[in-house]
Amino acid sequence: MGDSPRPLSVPIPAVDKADRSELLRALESSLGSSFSSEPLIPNPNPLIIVISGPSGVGKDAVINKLREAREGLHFVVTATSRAKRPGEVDGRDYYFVTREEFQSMVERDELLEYALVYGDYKGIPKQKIREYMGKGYDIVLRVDIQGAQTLRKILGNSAVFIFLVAESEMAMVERLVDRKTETAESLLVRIATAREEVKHLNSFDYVVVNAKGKLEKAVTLVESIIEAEKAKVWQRSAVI
Ligand SMILES: Nc1ncnc2c1ncn2[C@@H]1O[C@H](COP(=O)(O)OP(=O)(O)OP(=O)(O)O)[C@@H](O)[C@H]1O
Repeated sequence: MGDSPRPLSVPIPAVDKADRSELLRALESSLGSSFSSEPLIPNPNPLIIVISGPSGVGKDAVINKLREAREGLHFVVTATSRAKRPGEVDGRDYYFVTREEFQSMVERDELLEYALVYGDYKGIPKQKIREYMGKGYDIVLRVDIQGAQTLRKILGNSAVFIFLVAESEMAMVERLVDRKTETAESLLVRIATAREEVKHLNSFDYVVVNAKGKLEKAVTLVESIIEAEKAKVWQRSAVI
């Protein structure tokens, strides 16, 4: 019953003969309303993407490539009390602050989460996240596993969590050794920690293998995850 067509108010011209706009007008008139050019679905919500993984797995390498590959992303700069490594730039790689400055940020509730990692403080400033989400940017957070666990508690399913792994334990250790940024002691701590950390995989949404020489592949997969998340009917909706 309800499926019967409405009575035609304007005859619909033959599709192969009619001029396009004439045809559209006739269709609109028959349907009783004009066709809207407004988007059929609203813009997807800004996404918070948490990229984590054991030390040396290639988080920075993946994020640096992602920066080149994709627009509309805001990469949150972590504040840290650790010393700058050669080549690192304040405000780009980290905000390098003193322990006292870090403490004041904690007291002023300026950090989304913070932790003591390998003897140094690391924390995520909230202000820029709010600012960029307001402008419609997707937010990329780079955190260690401890940070990801805390963020999961704070953000729940409102953010997407990606776990980056090397193809094998040997590959991960080699990468860390070849980077030449660690002392023998800190290498030992990082490797022992990494062994434990792989066990936390279950609390993540996606896992991406960053295999030796296959950085591009890992980055492409991260981009695909972002695309898929943007196409979800039920969007995640994060509030910072
Ligand atoms: N797919 C890859 N193939 C080969 N080398 C890689 C790959 N990904 C990263 N690397 C190299 O491995 C080393 C460690 O990577 P990176 O510094 O990005 O790790 P990280 O996860 O950010 O480490 P940390 O948590 O200790 O800061 C770097 O020298 C980087 O260039």
